[in-house]
Amino acid sequence: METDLRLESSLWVGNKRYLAVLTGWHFKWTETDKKNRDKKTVSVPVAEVVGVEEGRVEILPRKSVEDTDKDFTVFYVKRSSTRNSYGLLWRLGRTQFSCPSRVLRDQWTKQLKTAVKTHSPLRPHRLLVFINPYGGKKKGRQLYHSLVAPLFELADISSHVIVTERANQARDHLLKKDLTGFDGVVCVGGDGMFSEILHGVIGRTQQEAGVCENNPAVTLQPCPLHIGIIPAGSTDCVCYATGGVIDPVTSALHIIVGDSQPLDVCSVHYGSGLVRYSVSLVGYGFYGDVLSESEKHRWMGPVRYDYSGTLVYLSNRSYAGTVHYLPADPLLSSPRDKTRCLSGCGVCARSTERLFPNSSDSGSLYSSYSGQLSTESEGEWVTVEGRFKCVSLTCMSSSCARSPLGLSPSAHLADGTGDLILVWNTHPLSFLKFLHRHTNSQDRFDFPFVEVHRVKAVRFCLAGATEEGEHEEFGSLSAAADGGASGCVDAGGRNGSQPHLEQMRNEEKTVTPFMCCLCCRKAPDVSVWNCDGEILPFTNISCKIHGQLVRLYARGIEDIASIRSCSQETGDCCGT
Ligand SMILES: Nc1ncnc2c1ncn2[C@@H]1O[C@H](COP(=O)(O)OP(=O)(O)OP(=O)(O)O)[C@@H](O)[C@H]1O
Repeated sequence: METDLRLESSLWVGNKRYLAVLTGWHFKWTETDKKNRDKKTVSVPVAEVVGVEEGRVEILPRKSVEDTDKDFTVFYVKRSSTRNSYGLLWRLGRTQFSCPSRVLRDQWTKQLKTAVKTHSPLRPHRLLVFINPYGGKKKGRQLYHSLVAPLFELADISSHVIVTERANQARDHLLKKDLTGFDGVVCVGGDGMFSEILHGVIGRTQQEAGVCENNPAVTLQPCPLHIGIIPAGSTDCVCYATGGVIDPVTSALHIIVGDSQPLDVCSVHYGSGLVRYSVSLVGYGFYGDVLSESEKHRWMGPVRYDYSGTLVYLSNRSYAGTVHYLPADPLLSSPRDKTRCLSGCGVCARSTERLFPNSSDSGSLYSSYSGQLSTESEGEWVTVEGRFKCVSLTCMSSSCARSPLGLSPSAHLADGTGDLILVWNTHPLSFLKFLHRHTNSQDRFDFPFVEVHRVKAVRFCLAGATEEGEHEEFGSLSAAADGGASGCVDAGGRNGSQPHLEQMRNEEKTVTPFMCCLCCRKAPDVSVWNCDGEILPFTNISCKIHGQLVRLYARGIEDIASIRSCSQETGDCCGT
């Protein structure tokens, strides 16, 4: 869409003269006094302009304004790569322009501001910010106020900040309080804090839509509130896996420009109740044991995961169980197709059309999804029974700084599927090789004892449990497609994100044997489920992937090669 927002004039940057042009999607400036081959053009997409200010302005490390008549300052996104991360860092670029007259200066600032509004309709105006002051290195509050708040102010975003005083405060606020006027929710914290906000946002949306979250067969309503993640935890896996970097300034800039990355969410159920939502890992066996062991050594800090991982590995456990899974369409994609889900991913884009077939512009207006969700045919369940080192389900690559390609490198963020990884019982050294491949780029699935399947749903039960019993417990996914949603949310607005856990826990206690400690040598028969870093109190669970249930202020991992080929040159940078 080309608009008539065109403006062209000579401008000065320092003591050099430039020809500046604003045309539709781009603002460009080219040095005019140079010979043709030396001329450099700086081109900034209007959608990546962060702010336009009159005068000579600086924002970071602190704000300073020189209020001159003929000057204006443009702030925009500037990219740089980093050795430690997979994606690109975003920094605040800044160029100060001087005009021959005040009239022209006012014309430039007005046109640029209008262009930004026209080309970035999803930019937030009002945000609800939750800061966990105890996440990670306990620097969330300081980091928000020094690095993020000045950028929000520059971009004219007003924010209501809540520093949490207890766990689950953010979730409860989102479930119960008035959220009118907020465009999005910002999480300053780690994966645990993100999970709280995820539960709050999903729960609130279902409450308002009258949809029951407990029934695994029900189609959940996509959430209109975007979630932004300012990483301030100890692992920040969700931030890394959705953007390729863990960096507060990068995250803040993605929020400001109104990026919108849909994300699949897995709902985990026990019997007729919702247990939790997950976006990264639902893992039984090794990953469950490591989490359970590490909980006993919290005092060690992050080192507890290495310590517990070593202990659990040495205990060489495996667990019997039956896994049922509903395969996704193999013609669409495969976990072994060696592709990566990058910004603008084609597989995810085609999935949007498949998941929301009646939406004319599914990428823009969430509310237009209402009642237009596709009812795909269920397909045939597959059953696998045996002894496993681990059973893992992930709806994203689950990459993190320690495992840059993650659990499933070709998993997609928003294709409505998850990857089920079955690691059969094997020799400890072979299992060690499998684990080691998560730290490098070798194919972690290229082992005879590893299977990976792209799936839409999974059920797990302990060895010996009957299929009939299970069907009674989980029901059929299709059974409630026509009526499962009705009457499940009571008038008091009970949120399904706090399911009947107590009651279900008591039921489950009768089947979950005592988890032995590692030193007592008797290997336990049953492991626990690790659901995004939380231990689940149930073993026989069912999981369903909900395609594009939430949206993040993110744009996926930018492909460094394709960004370089655009040869974006930028002006001076005032990033941190
Ligand atoms: N004020 C608070 N006091 C205690 N716990 C809190 C508070 N606010 C949030 N929490 C809880 O703290 C838990 C951990 O927080 P968070 O995820 O931010 O940090 P982390 O555990 O260091 O990082 P990561 O999850 O990335 O490893 C979350 O589950 C959240 O519910």
